[in-house]
This record gives sequence, C-alpha cells and structure tokens, in this order.
Amino acid sequence: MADPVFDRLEATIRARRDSPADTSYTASLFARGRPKIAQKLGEEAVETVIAACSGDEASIVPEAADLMFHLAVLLADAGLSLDDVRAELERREGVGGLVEKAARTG
Ligand SMILES: N=c1c2ncn([C@@H]3O[C@H](COP(=O)(O)OP(=O)(O)OP(=O)(O)O)[C@@H](O)[C@H]3O)c2ncn1[C@@H]1O[C@H](COP(=O)(O)O)[C@@H](O)[C@H]1O
Repeated sequence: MADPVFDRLEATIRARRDSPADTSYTASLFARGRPKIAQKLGEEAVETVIAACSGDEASIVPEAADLMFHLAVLLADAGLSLDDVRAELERREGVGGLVEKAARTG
C-alpha cells in the first residue's frame, strides 16, 4: 500500500496462509474460511461504529485497527491487497460522490 506498516502487515498475513491454525490467529481465520473472515470483519465494523458513537474519540483507533487488519485478511483470502483498494481510490480521485451517484442512478 506504499506504506511500510501496511506492507509488512500484508506480508505477514500472506505468510500465515501456510502456518498451522493453532499457532496463529491469522492462520486460524484462513482455516475457518471466507464466511468466518467476513463475519469477523462485520463484527469489527460494528465495534468501530459503537466506538464512534460512544463519545470517546480515542476508542475509535483500536477498533479501526482491528477493522483494517480483518479487511486485509479478507482481501488476502480473495487474492487481493490494500494496494488494489488504493488503486481504486486513486481512480476515483476528482470524481465527487454526488456526481458519481447521479451518473450511476441517472
Ligand atoms: N494486527 C493484528 C490484529 N489485530 C487484531 N487482531 C486479533 O483479532 C482478534 C479479534 O478480536 P476478537 O476479540 O473478536 O477475537 P476473538 O474473540 O479471539 O475471536 P473469535 O474466537 O471470537 O473469532 C483478536 O484476537 C486480536 O488479537 C490481530 N491479530 C494479528 N494482527 C497482526 O498479524 C500478525 C500475525 O498475527 P498471528 O497470525 O496471530 O501470528 C501480528 O503480529 C499482527 O501484526
């Protein structure tokens, strides 16, 4: 993702694909499969929402980190990476959300 922390995290996640599930949380997620990975991503999204509404701004950061980690695992499981997301965001640069929606919905 052109960021050393994200790059290292994604390299670690990819390496965990071949690790035994009982030695690594990431490996256990891969072993449990796409539905479990997606479920965990959803749970972390909800926990981020709860933190966002709690009034405690600092509590958003660890939940967002959990969310990003599980998103990176989901992308890796699909053979994708955060760099693919970065490229999509780059492609969208300069296209306002309201303009994009109008083009999509007519
Ligand atoms: N960044 C993370 C990271 N963020 C969150 N988590 C884990 O994500 C889990 C989510 O929290 P939960 O409370 O929902 O977990 P849980 O209750 O144990 O999960 P379930 O059994 O209910 O499915 C916790 O176990 C966290 O430790 C992470 N686990 C790993 N990493 C990175 O991945 C690397 C490899 O980790 P392992 O695969 O465990 O070696 C680590 O060095 C980190 O860099």
